[in-house]
Amino acid sequence: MPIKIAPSILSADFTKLGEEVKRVEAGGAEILHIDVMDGHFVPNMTIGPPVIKALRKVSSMKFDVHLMIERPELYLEEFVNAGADIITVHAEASIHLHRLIQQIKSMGVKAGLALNPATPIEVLTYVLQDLDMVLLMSVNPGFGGQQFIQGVLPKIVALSTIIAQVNPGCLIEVDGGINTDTISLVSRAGADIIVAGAAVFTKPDPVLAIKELLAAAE
Ligand SMILES: O=C(CO)[C@H](O)[C@H](O)COP(=O)(O)O
Repeated sequence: MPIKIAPSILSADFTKLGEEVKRVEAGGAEILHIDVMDGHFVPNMTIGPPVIKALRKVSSMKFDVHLMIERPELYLEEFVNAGADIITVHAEASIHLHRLIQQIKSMGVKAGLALNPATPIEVLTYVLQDLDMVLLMSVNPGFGGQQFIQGVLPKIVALSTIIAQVNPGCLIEVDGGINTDTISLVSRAGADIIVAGAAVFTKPDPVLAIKELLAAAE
């Protein structure tokens, strides 16, 4: 599968969010990355189900909802009802990961598991076969526009080897610090979906920015 860019609305202009989303969709983006932060799991707060529900009315992109929240199990149904297609929870946010992943899948959406930069991939050992996606953070979560952490590259390589053996359908998404310099590193390491926030939405032409990222990835 050719790599895909998932624009992250974290860096979009929130005063005209609907237009920003429609613009990248018209430009060919298929996946929209939506960062949900609760001020507890990460030191920042963003948006929740009502905003996702509003965006669902103006977009048919796949909504890739990244929950950077504590107790995600309490809110899954709300995010599904709001229009999420993929729900990604953090391995560090739950002591009942297996149950949480089954809960997501039972609601008819795809299940992703996110790992912070310092979290080893061994945490995936007994759940990888159940996942549709693993999200490897390449910054410490909480903010857009941070610098890419190079140390995540061997982690992507190692995970792609394991995925090929255990669950070849499972996608690797990489998130944080992606720009035209770092994207080729991540793509060569084995990422399938690459999240880009600042590198898309702070540019004068976000659609052109996505095209430039894709070109740089090759
Ligand atoms: O999850 C995130 C932050 O926690 C964002 O999706 C990520 O940081 C993307 O932003 P940028 O591309 O600007 O680094």
